[in-house]
Amino acid sequence: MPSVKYQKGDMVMGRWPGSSLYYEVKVLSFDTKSQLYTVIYKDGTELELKEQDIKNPAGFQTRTRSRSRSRSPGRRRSRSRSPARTTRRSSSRTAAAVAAAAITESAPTTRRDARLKEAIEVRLSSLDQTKPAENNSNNKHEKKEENNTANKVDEVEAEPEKNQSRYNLRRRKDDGDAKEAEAKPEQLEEKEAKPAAPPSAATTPLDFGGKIGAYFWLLFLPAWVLFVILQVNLEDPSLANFPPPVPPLETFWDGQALGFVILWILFQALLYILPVGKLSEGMPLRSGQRLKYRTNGFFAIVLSSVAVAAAAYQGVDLTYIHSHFLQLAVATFLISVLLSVYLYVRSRYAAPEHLALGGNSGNVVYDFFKGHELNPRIKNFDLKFFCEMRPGLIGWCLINFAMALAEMKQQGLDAPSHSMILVNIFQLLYVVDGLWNEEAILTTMDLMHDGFGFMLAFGDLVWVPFTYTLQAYYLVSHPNPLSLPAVAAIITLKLGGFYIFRKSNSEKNAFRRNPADPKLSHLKTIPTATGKSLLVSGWWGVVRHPNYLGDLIMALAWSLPCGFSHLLPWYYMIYFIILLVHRDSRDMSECRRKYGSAWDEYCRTVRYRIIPRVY
Ligand SMILES: NC(=O)c1ccc[n+]([C@@H]2O[C@H](COP(=O)([O-])OP(=O)(O)OC[C@H]3O[C@@H](n4cnc5c(N)ncnc54)[C@H](OP(=O)(O)O)[C@@H]3O)[C@@H](O)[C@H]2O)c1
Ligand SMILES: CC(C)CCC[C@@H](C)[C@H]1CC[C@H]2C3=C(CC[C@]12C)[C@@]1(C)CC[C@H](O)C(C)(C)[C@@H]1CC3
Repeated sequence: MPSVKYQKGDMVMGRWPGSSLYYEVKVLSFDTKSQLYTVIYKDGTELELKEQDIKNPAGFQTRTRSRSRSRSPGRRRSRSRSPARTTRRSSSRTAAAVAAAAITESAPTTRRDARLKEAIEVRLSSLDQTKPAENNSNNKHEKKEENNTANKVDEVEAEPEKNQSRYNLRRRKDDGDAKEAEAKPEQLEEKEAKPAAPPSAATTPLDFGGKIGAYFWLLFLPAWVLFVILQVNLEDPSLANFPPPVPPLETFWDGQALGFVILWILFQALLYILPVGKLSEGMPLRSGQRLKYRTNGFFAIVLSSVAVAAAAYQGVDLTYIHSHFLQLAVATFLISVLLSVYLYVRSRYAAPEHLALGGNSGNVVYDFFKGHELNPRIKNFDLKFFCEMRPGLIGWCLINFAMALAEMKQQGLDAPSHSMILVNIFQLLYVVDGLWNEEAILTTMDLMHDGFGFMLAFGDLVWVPFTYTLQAYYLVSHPNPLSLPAVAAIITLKLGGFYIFRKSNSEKNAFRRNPADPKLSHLKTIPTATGKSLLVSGWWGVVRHPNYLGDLIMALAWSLPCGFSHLLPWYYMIYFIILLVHRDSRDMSECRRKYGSAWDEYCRTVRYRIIPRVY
């Protein structure tokens, strides 16, 4: 490895992923393509680290001052567990377990600390990943009872990180322009101030085609929405009509449409802040904090339906939504851009513990697109959660309903067509289910890992309501009569997809919230070095993303009612395959980074990603 900073065999200090702790590791290799070093910890755990997570040992020192201060009896048991002082006993532990042990070395001062320590001690005896042979076959994976021990850690899972940050002398580089953490003893720490990485240094590989990709997506996504909206109105919406006839500029803008969009968002915001419904806890953040979310989405859609029905009853013509679709989309786009600018600016001033790991490339366009702040909030009002679950999602159903009315008006029908009814009911079921199980969104990638920037703001506010409604929009002027057997077959397909989608999402959500849930005790799991386990049987043992499989089957059932005359109503299906394949690969790399060899073990056991025996 001639041109790389660290050479094979070098003993260096490697940061434990997701924490501020550094341990002595040996460099095994360097992959020029991924720019990652494979390192091995003293306990035998191999991980891939970025150069910025590796430091020269000369910059560290061990402080031992507080050791003598400990009064905890438990502490005496864990004294020799720091990886810096790895003993033969500890050499059979995972690095995470060792990391956890390092944390237990400081005397627990609060009840929570004591609870944490207790959990960690349990984990120390339960996790051992250095014996891969034990994990080689499915039936050798830990059964639930064993997993429960690790799971106890899950309940306080982020708390080790909270503690870690307390013991960290100097802020993490990816913590951006953070204030210095309180100096605490008992941890390896950097000796002297080193030139810190610029606050903008990227901490995760750039996604979406990197900086150039961000420019592309910023232009392409709005252009695509415009394209499909202009296409769907044509009698023959086919790619042969590219570019579609562009209407005069003034038709894009309608002040009244903007007013309606603002009213809709404010109405949804009002419903969101009403003190009705459950206050759910989000997953632990890196800081150990758990945010609270008002999960009253079902209540919001019920009240919205009542309000829409009342408006229709009062003579409000909802087909306005169909006739002003373009103007409504443009107005919403404007709002999403303004929101994204606000999000970008505030992310520059956000406290480091509030930032996502990505979205800090230093390139304004990329960071604007990707988003950097994890959970931007105005007081308790969570902007990301609100945008993802309310105006766009409920707006999607409102638009579909308006399209059904427009179809009746345009086709002179007394009732919507079968195809329109299917599309409306299927998608309503999807949204209502999402809102009913709103808490489950808190364990998804977007909420847990992604920063809130243009991609999600635009996706939630514009992309979802103005492109997910294309099937209904298409049916307004492109009727597609369905036979009863076809209706029955499509309904069966939808229910099948829905079953897989719901069961798998609920299974993972229940497991992540309470790994000791007795209802899940039959499931096999793989422990990981972070203390979290991975489900390896049940739905998550069939494929690695069973929820995507169910979602894709449902997407098929949404397009089928539109027939095969045009590609446009199949747009969602095609887009969705691309989106989910990309999300799957993003998630794979993220999980590999987090879980290391345990993730590889999971992938070896569950070989297919989304479709059994196919992909
Ligand atoms: N309609 C749409 O436009 C649309 C778009 C995207 C997604 N979706 C749907 O939204 C839902 C959420 O999707 P998502 O992309 O956020 O992904 P997800 O599958 O809900 O979440 C992935 C996370 O689950 C955890 N995980 C992975 N494998 C596991 C295992 N074996 N055991 C336990 N935990 C495991 C990992 O996080 P931790 O280990 O850190 O917990 C992983 O990062 C899905 O149903 C998807 O179909 C819909
Ligand atoms: C191309 C970009 C503009 C991509 C934008 C992606 C977003 C539109 C999606 C990312 C995660 C998605 C998601 C839902 C809607 C679409 C996204 C926000 C979701 C809220 C739909 C209802 C489901 O029941 C759900 C709650 C599981 C789901 C969560 C993820």
